[in-house]
Amino acid sequence: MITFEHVSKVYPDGTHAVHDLTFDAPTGKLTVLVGPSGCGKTTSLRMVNRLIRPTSGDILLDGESTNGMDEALLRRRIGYVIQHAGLFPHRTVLDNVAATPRLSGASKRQARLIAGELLERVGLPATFASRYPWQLSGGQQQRVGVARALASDPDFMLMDEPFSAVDPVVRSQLQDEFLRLQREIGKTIIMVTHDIDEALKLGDQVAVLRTGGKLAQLATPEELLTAPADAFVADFVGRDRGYRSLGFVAAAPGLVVRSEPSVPIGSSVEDARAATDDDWLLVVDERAHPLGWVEPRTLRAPISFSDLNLSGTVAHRTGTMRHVLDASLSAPSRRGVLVDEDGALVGSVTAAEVVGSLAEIHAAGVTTGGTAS
Ligand SMILES: Nc1ncnc2c1ncn2[C@@H]1O[C@H](COP(=O)(O)OP(=O)(O)OP(=O)(O)O)[C@@H](O)[C@H]1O
Repeated sequence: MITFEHVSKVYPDGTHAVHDLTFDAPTGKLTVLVGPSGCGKTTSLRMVNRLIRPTSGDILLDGESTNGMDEALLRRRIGYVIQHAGLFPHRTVLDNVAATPRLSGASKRQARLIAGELLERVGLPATFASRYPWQLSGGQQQRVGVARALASDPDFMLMDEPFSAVDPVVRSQLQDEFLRLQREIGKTIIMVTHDIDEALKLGDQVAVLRTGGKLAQLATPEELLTAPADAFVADFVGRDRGYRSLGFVAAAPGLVVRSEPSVPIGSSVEDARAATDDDWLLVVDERAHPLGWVEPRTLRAPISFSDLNLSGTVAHRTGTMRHVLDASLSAPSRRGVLVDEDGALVGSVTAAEVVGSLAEIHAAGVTTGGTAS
């Protein structure tokens, strides 16, 4: 556990960057610090590994004060990942990662073995080991940065905007990969971001800071969405929080799923028209996995991939209400397609049915059970 006890930081020019910050970052959990620019997130993070010294208060690691700890030893216990990865430009990828275990006394051979395993773990093929950082994309560099921070197998990790320097698609992939990795390694992590969506997606708990480094609210993502502490938090979390909170509500067992007519890709015009009276017909592959929608009336030849309307999303039967509602709103038929664990068609629901089932959930006072999306 990382414990902040009444921590404040006033810079020499008189700037009050952090004010009386008190919270716990529990063992094995990811705590996200989020807030507007200049609210003291980075200052708070860097006080943990004492790159910045608190003006007053104390930060404890598993109950032990960091005040007076040997700083080199302290930093070896804490992995540190920063934006743009901060890699050594003149060392290969493998040696960038191996540098950390070398510092802890591992032989060159041992260190490279550890580094090789970690690169694989963060999803980098072995062929990247001999490259230099400038030969990697931003997302790949970030993976190396994570591997390097993990290389001394620290109990604690600090991550400062680790995914913000890459484009949104890569960022989302890195976030997903990191969540998977954290489920395996269970480190005690504090991560800083200015992106509330990232905070809600990744955090086991989220600390919202306001300017001046004051804690506005510390809560689970679901609590932040459903019960923001005040107008500042409500505004920061955003106006569509009602919809986003559905990402934490499991698809209701009471949701009535209707069977959805479908035909396999390659079906004839006649078969397509015979399958439904509706304007839209679902097309599946040979394993009954949904592929897209067609309008039987406009077909002139057997259904091919170029006929498909691909705009609808697909929801897992065991997913969240947000996924189910999104599927129903995004499909051209306005019927949301549900699939089973293998991705095979189960049936469909309309947005009105989803909303009706939400009303029942609220009436029953049940709010939780799903996973963040
Ligand atoms: N060395 C310094 N000397 C004086 N003031 C500083 C120093 N470093 C940071 N500050 C100020 O302290 C406040 C908090 O800065 P900090 O970098 O911790 O904020 P942040 O929340 O991480 O911001 P951002 O999201 O923009 O990175 C800001 O007002 C900043 O200008």
